[in-house]
Amino acid sequence: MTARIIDGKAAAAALRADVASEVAKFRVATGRVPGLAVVLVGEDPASAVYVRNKGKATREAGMLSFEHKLPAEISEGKLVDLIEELNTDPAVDGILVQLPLPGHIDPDQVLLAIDPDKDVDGFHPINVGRLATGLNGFVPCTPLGCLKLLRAELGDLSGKEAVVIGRSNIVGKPMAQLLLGDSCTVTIAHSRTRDLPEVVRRADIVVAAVGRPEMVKGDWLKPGAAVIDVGINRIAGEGGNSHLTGDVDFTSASAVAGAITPVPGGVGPMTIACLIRNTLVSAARRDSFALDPAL
Ligand SMILES: NC(=O)C1=CN([C@@H]2O[C@H](COP(=O)(O)OP(=O)(O)OC[C@H]3O[C@@H](n4cnc5c(N)ncnc54)[C@H](OP(=O)(O)O)[C@@H]3O)[C@@H](O)[C@H]2O)C=CC1
Ligand SMILES: Nc1nc(=O)c2c([nH]1)NC[C@@H]1CN(c3ccc(C(=O)N[C@@H](CCC(=O)O)C(=O)O)cc3)C=[N+]21
Repeated sequence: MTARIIDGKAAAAALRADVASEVAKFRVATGRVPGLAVVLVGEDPASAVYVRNKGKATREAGMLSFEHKLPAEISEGKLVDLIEELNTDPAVDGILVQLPLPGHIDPDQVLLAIDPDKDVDGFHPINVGRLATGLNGFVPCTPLGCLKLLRAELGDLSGKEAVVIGRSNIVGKPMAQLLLGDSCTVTIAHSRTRDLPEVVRRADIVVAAVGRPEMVKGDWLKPGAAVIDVGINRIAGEGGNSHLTGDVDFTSASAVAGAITPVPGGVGPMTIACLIRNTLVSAARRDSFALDPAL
């Protein structure tokens, strides 16, 4: 079998176009423009690239992007002060603090400072709780993007065996909650899981969010499984070149899977599309504007 390639870039472009057309309607109806504030602390080059891409996508959707670049030495208190300003700024509908933060800053304290109703990353404990209890809140962008790709590929997910590899707060755990919400039977695997290949082999849906290049092999998969590769691993090559690879060994996996996301061009672009989607959702809630429920 040769797997269907799930084109995350195309799915992201379609979602971004849908967001842009709803933003245009929102602007006419409310007379205002949705805004996203992105906060970047320090000079990490990968983070700087992501922040630039997020700003570009925000503007292309017809929304305002407010970028706050802060020196790596900034104190936790000063960062929290900025967040509190953004919380009360009426032009700001969404706030994202790019992770990771420098070691002297406690990310939990920073995330707690964000107004949960502007928390478009869905990392605040209030939104984690809303997701876990089935209330309306913000869902983290990466797992939301994965869910949208899976629904588009498979239709109804009800009853499917899903294995999520990774239990981080930003990918693995919310991914498992979303799959449970769609009535999958969900297993969460992690570094202490015994015989991971055997656990993965029973899955109709595999989501790999580990951070280990090409760890998941084709012979771990049930033939026909849908494989979502969240991993973004930058591999240094010769002469200063580098390339990206996922957490799945694409060559062996695509010979067994039914469908698979590539890296790059899979989950990454959907993460950014879901971020601007969440920003529009926030603006719509704040102004009681009725959005297309399919978004
Ligand atoms: N495409 C996108 O938009 C995004 C991509 N990413 C990428 O996704 C990957 C995961 O990110 P993130 O969740 O933040 O990473 P974390 O490092 O926070 O979590 C990794 C998880 O993988 C588990 N793990 C590590 N080694 C193994 C192993 N050998 N077998 C089984 N499980 C293992 C860890 O287990 P334990 O808990 O036991 O330590 C942990 O739960 C990274 O490559 C990251 O770059 C992340 C965010 C967005
Ligand atoms: N508060 C916060 N929210 C995040 O959502 C967040 C974060 N911090 N910190 C870092 C991770 C990582 N992340 C990615 C977003 C887009 C791509 C992406 O677009 N990737 C392209 C390739 C880009 C490239 O070439 O580097 C692709 O996979 O095709 C990847 C990774 C969001 N994150």
